[in-house]
Amino acid sequence: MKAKTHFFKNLDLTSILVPEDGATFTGTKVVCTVGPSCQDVDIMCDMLNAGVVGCRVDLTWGPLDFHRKSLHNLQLAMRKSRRLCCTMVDTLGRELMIRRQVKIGEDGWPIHEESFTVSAGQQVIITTRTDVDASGSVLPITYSKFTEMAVKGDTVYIGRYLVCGADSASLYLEVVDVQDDDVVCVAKNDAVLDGLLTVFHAERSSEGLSNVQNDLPLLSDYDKECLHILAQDFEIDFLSLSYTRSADDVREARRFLDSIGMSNTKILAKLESRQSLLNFQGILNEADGIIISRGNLGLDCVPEKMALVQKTLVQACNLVGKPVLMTRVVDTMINTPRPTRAEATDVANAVLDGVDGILLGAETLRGRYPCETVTTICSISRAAEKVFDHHYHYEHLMEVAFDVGQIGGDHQGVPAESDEDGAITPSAALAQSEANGNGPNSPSRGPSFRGSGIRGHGHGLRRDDSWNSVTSAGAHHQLPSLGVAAKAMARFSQVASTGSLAGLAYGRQDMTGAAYHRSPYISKLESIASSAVRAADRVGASLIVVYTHTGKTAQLVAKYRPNMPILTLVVPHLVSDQLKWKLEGRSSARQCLISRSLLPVLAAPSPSGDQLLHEAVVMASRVGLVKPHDHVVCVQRIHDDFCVKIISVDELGAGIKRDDAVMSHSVFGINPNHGVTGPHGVHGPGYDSPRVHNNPIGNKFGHMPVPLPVQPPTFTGSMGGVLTPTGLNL
Ligand SMILES: Nc1ncnc2c1ncn2[C@@H]1O[C@H](COP(=O)(O)OP(=O)(O)O)[C@@H](O)[C@H]1O
Ligand SMILES: C=C(OP(=O)(O)O)C(=O)O
Repeated sequence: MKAKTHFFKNLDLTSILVPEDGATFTGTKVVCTVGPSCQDVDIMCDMLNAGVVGCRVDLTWGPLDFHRKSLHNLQLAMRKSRRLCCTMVDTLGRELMIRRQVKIGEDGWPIHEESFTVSAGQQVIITTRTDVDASGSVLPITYSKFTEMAVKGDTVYIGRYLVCGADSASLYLEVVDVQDDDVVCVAKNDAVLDGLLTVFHAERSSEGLSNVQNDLPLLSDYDKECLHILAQDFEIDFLSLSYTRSADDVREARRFLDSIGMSNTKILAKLESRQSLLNFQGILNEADGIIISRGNLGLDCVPEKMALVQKTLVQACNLVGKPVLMTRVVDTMINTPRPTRAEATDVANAVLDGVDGILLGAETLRGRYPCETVTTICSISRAAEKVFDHHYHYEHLMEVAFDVGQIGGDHQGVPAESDEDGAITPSAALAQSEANGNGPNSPSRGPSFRGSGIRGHGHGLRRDDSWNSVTSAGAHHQLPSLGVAAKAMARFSQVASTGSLAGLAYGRQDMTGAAYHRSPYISKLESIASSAVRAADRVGASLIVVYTHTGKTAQLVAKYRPNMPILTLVVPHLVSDQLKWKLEGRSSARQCLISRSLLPVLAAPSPSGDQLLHEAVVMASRVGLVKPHDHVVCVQRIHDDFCVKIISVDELGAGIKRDDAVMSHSVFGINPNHGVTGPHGVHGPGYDSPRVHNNPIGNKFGHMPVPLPVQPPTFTGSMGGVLTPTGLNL
């Protein structure tokens, strides 16, 4: 298979040395974690303007009142900045922590006054006793069964932000003995332990999963209580599900959210341990998106395979069109205004790998440069997006064409095996091919892969077999994305052709098996989505406009990673939360924000598609996404028919070119205070001129169009407001 090349066409060293001009849209999304560094409304506004599209509150890291204030401030900041932002709550879950004295500071954030200095070679005891205070030599742990988990030779990490390299505050410990309530360790490095301390118990086996896992619940009582309380006052768009181990975990979280009226909240499964990799396919099938929690994952995997783990996970998410976020990109920006070269390269590589977005943690939570961090990520991402190999990405997806609709969103677990036309779907084909022991695909057409290849060595093996059962005949029935991921791994030649995610985690390859069957079919929707991207590419369009209720169509378009922004018009629709019916659109719009290149705007339902489209073009022109004569590709469902159309921006950038427009309705005028205004009622972010009332008789063609005021030549992040057939209401 052809490798992704990321063509560096027309890039010479002179242009490479020039800083990124910021004159284009940033497709890669930035989600930040809110803490004392950025809770202030004005700082939040700056961050939204810099490109943040999502704010996460982390139940592990702060008290409920602080998070309530953060979410409240975010609402104020959204109103003030006129930017849309999604909300995310991160669970405490199965986190192990050190018990310490804590006070709550004036800003509502916990303060740990003491820090502990530990020297390499010294003894450190992790104890389950509850009657001791923490010190540099004795660290009481919150989990009462820790002594049952640890054995001599194990590695344990303790720190505030584990192994980030910026704090020198992570302690590496080797277990030398377990006595009653104490796990006796020896320190492997010097460290100063400060702040809230988490504990990570690394997998001891280099061949399989042999650690006993802690038996803490997926959602602690604290998580449940906080979610319940927060959901009463705030709309929570995403749950960031810590320590997801299996598809069952995702189902359990789904059931809980549904039970407290949070059916609209999507679940992003956090992969932070080797176990989550072993069960990745099931998790991917069940979750709405993935967070690659590289800090913890990096401690549980061999370093030499981390890059492959990252690339494989990203590729698998891309292939099924589910958003994937990545943590830990610019740790040093906690303390410095500039990333290291390695970090800058890391961000660019993540973008080239195909991530949807970056999830910032300590950088924005307690870092000194939260806004600079966001700006830096956006500039690096923009530069990388320019050389992203869109064509290769598209062709690769077409090769493994796959209907995301069959696996996403319905929380049923097992997708349909055939579609409405009765065509064979990948899952059916795969099962059949495997039942036959081979298939028309044959190893020469695709990689070898057997998902069930993990052999359970030792005790404590936790393996989610829900996605992959071995029948008595020995055939492996796999969900489609397993096959897709197998295909994805073909990218990594040696490892991938004989390995699996498990192989990557172990650092050895012990997999052989059935070959992936090339899909003979994609759904109508996916076909339309991919055609729109191809058309946009072929005509050199500067924008794709997608109408969507749920975000599904837009996500499918985003999956094909077009080279231009996707203005996503979210048309509200009726939903029931089992208690009442309501018009829903806002959360779908916010949830679109984390998918690469989606620029969602809430749209008012309108009887005529072209009025709204016209206003979409006007708005895009105002914020600098299109210019006169540019082409725009539009994807729309009209009743049961899907359509892709290509329109052009008029010569003034003030709407759809008349020849193309089925109807052009805008009313233009001159505002005496502010000079020229655009079509009445059209306001983009930062556009403060007073509103002019619409012409009551709907003057369609009677006024001379005038150019729109020129906007700053950059557009990063999101837009607020509701797009109506007469403009954007902020
Ligand atoms: N101009 C328009 N104004 C309002 N609604 C529109 C317009 N054009 C299309 N729509 C509607 O938008 C909706 C998009 O939803 P749908 O196709 O179900 O997307 P998804 O599956 O992504 O949620 C369709 O019902 C379509 O009829
Ligand atoms: C746990 C997280 O990330 P990491 O493992 O990368 O520190 C997080 O950001 O929630």
